Amino acid sequence: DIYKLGAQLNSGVRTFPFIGHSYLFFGDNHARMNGFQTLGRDAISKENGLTSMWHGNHLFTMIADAEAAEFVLKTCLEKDDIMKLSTLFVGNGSIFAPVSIWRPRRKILVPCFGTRNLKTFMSIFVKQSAILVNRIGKMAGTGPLSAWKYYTAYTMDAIAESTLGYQMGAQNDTRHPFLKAVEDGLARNAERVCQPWLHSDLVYTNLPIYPKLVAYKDFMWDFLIKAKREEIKENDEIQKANEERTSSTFMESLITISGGDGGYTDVEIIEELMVIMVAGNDTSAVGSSFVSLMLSRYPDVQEKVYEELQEVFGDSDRAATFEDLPRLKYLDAVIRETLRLYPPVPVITRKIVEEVTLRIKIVPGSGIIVNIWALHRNPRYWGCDAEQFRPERFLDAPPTHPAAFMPFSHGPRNCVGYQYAMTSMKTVVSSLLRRYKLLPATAPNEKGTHRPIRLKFDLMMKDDDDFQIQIEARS
Ligand code: HEM
Repeated sequence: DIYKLGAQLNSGVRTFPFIGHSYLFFGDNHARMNGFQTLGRDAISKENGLTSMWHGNHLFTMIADAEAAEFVLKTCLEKDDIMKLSTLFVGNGSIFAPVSIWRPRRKILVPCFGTRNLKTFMSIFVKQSAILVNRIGKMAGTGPLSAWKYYTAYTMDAIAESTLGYQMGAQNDTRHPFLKAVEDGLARNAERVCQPWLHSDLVYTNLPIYPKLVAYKDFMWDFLIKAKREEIKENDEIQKANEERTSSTFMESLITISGGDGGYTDVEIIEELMVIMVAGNDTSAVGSSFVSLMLSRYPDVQEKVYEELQEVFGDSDRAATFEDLPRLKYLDAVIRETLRLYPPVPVITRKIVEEVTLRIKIVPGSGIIVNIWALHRNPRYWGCDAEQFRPERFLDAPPTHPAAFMPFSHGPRNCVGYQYAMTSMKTVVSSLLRRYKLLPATAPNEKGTHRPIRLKFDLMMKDDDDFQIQIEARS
């Protein structure tokens, strides 16, 4: 049945015996993103928006169609077995867990991200944004810099403080070991996921990279356990002093909502904290970095954002509030348009447990890859200017299908941190733009076009050139 499905999907991209399409993922992280793009374009070219991806002998149906993606993401909740490989690095937290574990944990995660908590996190975003603006401002007029380096330290500090109440200080020391463990660990993990010959534990545990990855995981785990102990100590002291707390970290919310002492075990709490720290750090940093790259390349768009900021803040240097953010409608459209063309999570997976029909029968034993990168560029939903950066499209009309725009995925297993991420990105980008102009790292050619962005895939999609921009002070 699997081979029949493979034939029906009728890939336009060459396969080879034994390795299937895996040769597309040979080489570096840039080659891997290229592989997903090649297959994604093939899916777009098909009338049903589907194609095959043979990963060794495992068949995935790749989807670049919103209707098919919506159906699958609402009916198939189990992640493909390939994602289990990541548990070595991030443990058994909800993001990759089987449905039986994920469902009750999701019920506890959702209220942790409620508006009340978000509002209290706003003060963290504002404080950390001011540090970023101050740091990056020192580089004004000095030539190209990596926006990524600044944003990843900002998001790490913001997520550490909102998750644990811990002042990580990554913005003062960008080589913080936790940041290195997340970055390097994710990249090594992506190498394994993309190369089927590394899937076997027997092979992988004998490679020199294995102890390194385990060391990263152990370091992160120990760090979180230590943070938890400190927190509990702090809580005891607070109880003793009979003081009332004004804000709640993710850790406190997880402990309280799961039922206090009788709720989550230590291991369960650490697993969920690990998921929040890993899922919430790089993703938002990638989002803000792509937004900055786009603004540096589209000065007209940047001016419009600046005008909107002037309308809301005038010349005052007061900090942004939670209530200001809904007024930044054009900035919202710019972020959405950036996440459309450059979704930080470009592909997601599901496992077919029971047969589903997407015009053709998708059989158990196969997997699904929703190619968000391709779906977001499918002209059927985005028109013939799908490849163009045009934020106005989000102001003119809503997307033509509820699942045509899904950087945060879709359905019951979508991103629980969606509002947290949007709030954090809007705060930091608006804080920077109020003071500084973003310029491209290199001038465009005589036709006004910039060199194409080289993408890479390390489970997230990033700019291979480290998001280079320049900064200029606004007078
Ligand atoms: C631009 C920023 C972000 C993007 C593009 C993003 C994207 C995603 C995507 C695509 C998924 C779903 C994967 C799937 O369907 O298989 C996901 C899940 C998740 N995200 Fe995000 N995310 C972002 C920010 C955040 C932040 C800031 C947090 C936490 C503070 C977070 C926490 C999570 C969690 C916990 C899940 C797992 C949800 C579940 O399985 O029920 N994300 N994210």
